[in-house]
This record gives sequence, C-alpha cells and structure tokens, in this order.
Amino acid sequence: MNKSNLPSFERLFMLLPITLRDVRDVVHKVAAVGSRSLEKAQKFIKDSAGDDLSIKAYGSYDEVYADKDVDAIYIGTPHTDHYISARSALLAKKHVLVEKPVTCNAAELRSLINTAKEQGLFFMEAMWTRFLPTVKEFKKIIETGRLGDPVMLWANFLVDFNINNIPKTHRILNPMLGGGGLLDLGPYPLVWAIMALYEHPSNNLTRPSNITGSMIKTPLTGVDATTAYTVSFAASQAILSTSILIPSNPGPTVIIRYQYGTITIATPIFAPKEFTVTYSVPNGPEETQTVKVEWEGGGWHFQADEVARCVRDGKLQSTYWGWDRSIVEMDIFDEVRRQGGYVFPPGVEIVN
Ligand SMILES: NC(=O)C1=CN([C@@H]2O[C@H](COP(=O)(O)OP(=O)(O)OC[C@H]3O[C@@H](n4cnc5c(N)ncnc54)[C@H](OP(=O)(O)O)[C@@H]3O)[C@@H](O)[C@H]2O)C=CC1
Ligand SMILES: O=C1OC[C@@H](O)[C@H](O)[C@H]1O
Repeated sequence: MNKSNLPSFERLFMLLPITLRDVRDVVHKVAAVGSRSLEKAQKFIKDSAGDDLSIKAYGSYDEVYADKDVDAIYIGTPHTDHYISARSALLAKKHVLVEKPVTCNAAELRSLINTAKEQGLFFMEAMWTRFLPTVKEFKKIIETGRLGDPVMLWANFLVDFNINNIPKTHRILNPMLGGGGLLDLGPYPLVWAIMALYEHPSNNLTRPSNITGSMIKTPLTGVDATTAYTVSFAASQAILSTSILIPSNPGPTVIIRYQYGTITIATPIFAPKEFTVTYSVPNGPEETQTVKVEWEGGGWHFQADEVARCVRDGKLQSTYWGWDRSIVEMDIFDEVRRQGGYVFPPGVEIVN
C-alpha cells in the first residue's frame, strides 16, 4: 500500500508500530529534512525515512527553521556547527534537540540556554543513552539502596577510526570541526559517570570538585587521539578514557564499584542491552544478577519521545538530561582540553 495516497490521519495511523514499543502518550513525525544540498535531503528521505512523500526536502537549513509545520528540530551536524544551527532554530521559535557534544565549549552552551529561556522553548543535548530502557533498569537497582553508595567508576569508549587511511578533513581528524576523541567519544564514558555518580542521592547533583585530564595528540592534525580524564565528586571518583586508535571490544567498558557490590555494563557503552550486578556481603557469599533488556530499532527514539513529552507539557528542559548535566559535561571538556593543551583553531568557538 502506498502510504502517501492516504489521508493524513490514516498515514499517522500507519505509524502505529510506535505502539509496539508501548508508547501511546506521544506521537512524532518527521515533517522535513534540511541539507546544504536539496539532492542530499531527497536522498536522505529515500534511504533513511522510508521514501515518505509527505516529508519535505529542503536544500538549506534555514528553510526548515522557517517551515510552519515544523515544531522541533533535531541537529545532527558536526560539533562546530551545533551552536549556530541551534541558535538559528531557537530564534526561529523551534524547539531543539542537538547532537552530543551539545556545543564546542561551555560558553556556547550557556549562551544557547539563555536563548532557549528567552524564547520559552525546549532545548536538550541528544544524550540518547540516558533515555534507554537499560538505564531505567539500572536506576531501579540503585534505588533499592542495596548496593550502598558508589565509590569508583571506570569507563572508556574506544573506536578505531583507521586514522592513517581517512582524509584529514574527516570530522574526527579535522580541528576545524572540533575533531579528536574527547568531544566525539568522551560524552559516553561521562554520561555513565553523571548517571551513576552525579545523579546518585549520595551526591545529590553536586558538581565535581576536581577534574584532571591528559591528552596524546596525533601528529596528523594535532587533535587528541587518546585522552584520559578523571572526575571527582565529594565521595566518588570516575576514571574515564577515549581513543580513536583502537576498538572497544572486548568490553566491558563501564565498571562501577559500590560499597556493597559492583555493576558491570556490557558493550556498546552508548546503547548496552545488558548489565551484571554483583552484591557482596562481608564474609558472605556473592550474589550475581544479570539484567537483559530488549527494544526495537536503534534506540534513538526514546530521547525523541522525551522531547515530545516535554514539548507537550510545556517544559523547557528534561528532568532526566537537563541543562545542568550538559553544563557539567562541557565544563569538564573545557578543563580537560585546557590541561591537555588542545586549543581549537581561531573561529571554531563562536562564543568564548
Ligand atoms: N548519537 C549518535 O549515535 C551519534 C552522534 N553523532 C554526533 O552527530 C554529529 C554529526 O556526526 P556525523 O553524522 O558523523 O558527522 P558528518 O561529518 O557525517 O556530518 C553530518 C552532516 O552534517 C552536515 N554538515 C554541516 N556542516 C558541515 C561541515 N562543515 N562539514 C561536514 N558536514 C557538515 C552534512 O550534511 P549536509 O551536507 O546534508 O548538510 C553532513 O552530512 C556529531 O556531533 C557527532 O558527535 C555521530 C554519530 C553517532
Ligand atoms: O556518537 C557516536 O557513537 C558512535 C561513534 O562511532 C561515533 O563516532 C560517535 O559520534
């Protein structure tokens, strides 16, 4: 059946596989796709949006911002474009979901938050891991209190980008696009530190007390190839790392030690479907529990549901990944870059 021949209500109805993941309170639909080239926008709709003829293709981003049928904009451009695109979308009165890292630095983020407040619009970093069902299950285990307080967390995200055989203009290598491992991969080890340590009731959303960072840069372009960073909270500490030189497997890539046990998160760090909890009692037997979670699709739709709910409820920020989390993240990245001596080329940071 050709969906495009149906009246709009029936087309909407055909989107109902949404209910298969048991989401009935919100529905969202791609209304338009913007690209710097019309042909690319059309190709994206054909290849990645089911060739849905109701989706408008635009050869510029500005046309999407100006479209009255668009309520919210997802920005999936390289990091260095996030500030300009998100600001333009907010000024055009659109709610905004912007890829991780939300901006190149904390000053750009603070500026966007002010714009969102002034415009009365929803704004969120697309930290999709926070919205996965796995994290809901993780939080349930923590809330029982049986593990006690967190003490140490180790997390890494390593990806072999084959950097000797890709163009130096690739966004992972290009300093003009905010290249390097920290900004691209670093949000994932950090999101686990934020979820497990910063958000833990024992820390109660208290900002980190100390941050350290060390970077090894590739001679190819000077961006960070391997980075280690630590984040200390009042009573717990995260040891985090990224590299663009080697793959993450074999995992695990996240281990969290609590007073009375350990949680080990399976790979991939950005969308794990399994974790293991080991409860340890002094002088007693250990008890191990493996939690497995399944979902349909890649998993990005859970954050899209959150955007829809927040917009519906008139919220400017999410309770789960609010502005404070992104500010903690970008303050940490600024400090690690400062200690690691990674200065972006002039013009990359729009706000300083
Ligand atoms: N959540 C997740 O799972 C993932 C998130 N990301 C994040 O998404 C963002 C984009 O990453 P990725 O898709 O790999 O990046 P790409 O380099 O593939 O760029 C994505 C698109 O951005 C547009 N664009 C706008 N300005 C530029 C520019 N100056 N140079 C190149 N492209 C530009 C292009 O679209 P066009 O020409 O059509 O306008 C391009 O196709 C990053 O911030 C990254 O961290 C990346 C991978 C996975
Ligand atoms: O978000 C991401 O997840 C997967 C990585 O390979 C990618 O570089 C990164 O941007």
